[in-house]
Amino acid sequence: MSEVLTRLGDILEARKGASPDSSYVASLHAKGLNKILEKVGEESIETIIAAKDAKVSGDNSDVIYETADVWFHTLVMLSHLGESPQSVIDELSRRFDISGIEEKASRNK
Ligand SMILES: N=c1c2ncn([C@@H]3O[C@H](COP(=O)(O)OP(=O)(O)OP(=O)(O)O)[C@@H](O)[C@H]3O)c2ncn1[C@@H]1O[C@H](COP(=O)(O)O)[C@@H](O)[C@H]1O
Repeated sequence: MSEVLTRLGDILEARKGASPDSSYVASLHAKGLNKILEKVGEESIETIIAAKDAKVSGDNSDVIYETADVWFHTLVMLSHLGESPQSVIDELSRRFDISGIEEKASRNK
């Protein structure tokens, strides 16, 4: 999985220098952070709706498609801010063996 994210991160980085006319990612970078965040929000809402629909229909194909759109646009956001997917992979790795309940309790002490 992380190989795909790493490859995608490299593509997103390379697209910073591409023409907005030929690259969707370059067009997002050119429009700026607010447009990228708008897409993250839009795709997140579409994912929530697809999950609700999937619960009723039993068909997960749309929610998988929409989740990929959210992941993709959050990676564009991170790239715009100078971060790579590896930063998120490292953070998730760091959390292995840390119970979410214990972590939350330690924050409230
Ligand atoms: N994974 C993706 C990917 N996922 C989704 N999308 C695009 O994200 C957009 C979001 O869908 P919408 O229906 O919301 O798009 P829209 O209605 O045109 O958007 P708005 O005009 O409303 O902003 C679509 O244009 C999708 O094609 C992606 N575009 C690119 N990639 C990857 O990024 C690489 C670089 O892409 P380019 O920069 O276009 O070369 C590609 O090779 C892929 O690996």
